[in-house]
Amino acid sequence: MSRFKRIPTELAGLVIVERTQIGDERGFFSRFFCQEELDDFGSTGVIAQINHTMTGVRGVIRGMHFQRSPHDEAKLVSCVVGAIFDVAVDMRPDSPTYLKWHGEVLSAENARSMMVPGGFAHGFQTLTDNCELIYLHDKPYVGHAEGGLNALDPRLNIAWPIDVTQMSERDRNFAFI
Ligand SMILES: Cc1cn([C@H]2C[C@H](O)[C@@H](COP(=O)(O)OP(=O)(O)O[C@H]3O[C@H](C)C(=O)[C@H](O)[C@H]3O)O2)c(=O)[nH]c1=O
Repeated sequence: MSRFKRIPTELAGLVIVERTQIGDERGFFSRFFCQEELDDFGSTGVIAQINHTMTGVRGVIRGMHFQRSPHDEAKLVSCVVGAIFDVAVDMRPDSPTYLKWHGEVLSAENARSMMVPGGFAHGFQTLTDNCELIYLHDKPYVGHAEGGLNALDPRLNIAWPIDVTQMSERDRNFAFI
């Protein structure tokens, strides 16, 4: 029995992964990651780094971040507490969906993750207070290779679902395209 349901999106390579929860009277058991089943996880297929973030307030935007090649990592993004509107922007210059974005609600309740390949910028808006995210990366963090798009750039026209409450100074200062 597959422990994951894969839901393709309109951006080639960007996939939603829904975890199967095996429930009983105590609660549920779910497999969070499986190299065998998610064998196309990024170019390297391995987990190089796992990150955990907490964002306290509803309406916060983090992103849109990416790492430049050759550090352009794939990341499996999961919201394990609360709910977020998760967004990836296609930055592959030859892609027919270049600069197009896909948004998806990820939550502890819907057990959905977003598999973001290299070549995409990623960000999210919190829909609840106290959102916690777990990221699985197939390449390590390389600070000097980091770049960003402005989450409020009219060229991207991302339809953030609620009023923005907070952004880091760095995120606010990313240049428009
Ligand atoms: C990404 C990263 C950051 N850091 C350090 C750098 C800063 O001193 C501190 C906070 O970093 P930042 O403000 O970039 O954190 P976020 O805004 O949550 O960034 C993340 O959020 C967006 C939505 C993402 O998709 C990326 O996973 C990541 O860029 O952690 C590390 O030490 N390791 C890391 O892998």
